[in-house]
Amino acid sequence: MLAPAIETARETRSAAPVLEARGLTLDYATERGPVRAVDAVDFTIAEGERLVLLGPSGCGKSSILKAAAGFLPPTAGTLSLRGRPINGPGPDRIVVFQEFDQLLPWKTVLDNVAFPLVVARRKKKGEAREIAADTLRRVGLERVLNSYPHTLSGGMKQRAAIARALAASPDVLLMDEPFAALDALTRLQMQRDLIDIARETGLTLLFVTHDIDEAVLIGTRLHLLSAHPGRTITTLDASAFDIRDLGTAAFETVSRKVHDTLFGRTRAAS
Ligand SMILES: Nc1ncnc2c1ncn2[C@@H]1O[C@H](COP(=O)(O)OP(=O)(O)OP(=O)(O)O)[C@@H](O)[C@H]1O
Repeated sequence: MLAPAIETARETRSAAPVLEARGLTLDYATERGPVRAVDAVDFTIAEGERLVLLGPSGCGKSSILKAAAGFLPPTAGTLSLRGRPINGPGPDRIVVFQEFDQLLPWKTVLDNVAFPLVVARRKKKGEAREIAADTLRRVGLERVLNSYPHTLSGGMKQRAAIARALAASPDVLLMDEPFAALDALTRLQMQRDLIDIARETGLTLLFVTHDIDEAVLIGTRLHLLSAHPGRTITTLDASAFDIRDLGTAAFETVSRKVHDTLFGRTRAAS
């Protein structure tokens, strides 16, 4: 049984779903035949929710994100955005990865953020640059608008990548371990900032991590997956936990119980 604190649901399901997976099954074609990455997974993300996919290495978290981005079609089941099946990439979904090289090296930070607004959102250059500058200010990068990516720290590059995604106002932001390559202090700061920005803007987020503490911090809900091939174990409400709860007894209890749920199942499945 999980602690009551994480089971007590702040019901957000009344809002229309932004992203919905029903019986989502994902395979990769390999020389030896299909490899099943994810098996009949169900989840729903409502407007303004932050759903974290959490599970052991190889359980298919990144594959679900790839499918949501439109790069991996379902073998069975459906994955839909605002009720329409996803059948390719689109500007309504933006992905932020863990790699620091997501920015175009020949463009300034400002132009990196403005460029997709011109190309994908058909904004005029001046307006795109205004939106870009505003968003970069929001993530604390006002001092490096005219710098080139190679002059930034890893954390600043991730902030710029997040700003680029936010500026495009996607229906859902897709993040694949975006802070995994950062040092612990920068990571904590970025987690704090992401939560603040999400609250301010009502961001809808699908976030992948294998870090339990990060999942409890970032997620309003956690979707726990079994070991390969990933199947839904359970979905937990984590909206009661905040960055201020980090290190408290309640937080530790929940983290431990999430760990036991994941690894108990992993051992049972193998
Ligand atoms: N291009 C591919 N071709 C064949 N199999 C793949 C491919 N990409 C991933 N897989 C397999 O699909 C399964 C799920 O991989 P995925 O990367 O989605 O897992 P993950 O949960 O994100 O793992 P991690 O936490 O280690 O990043 C794994 O067994 C993996 O080996």
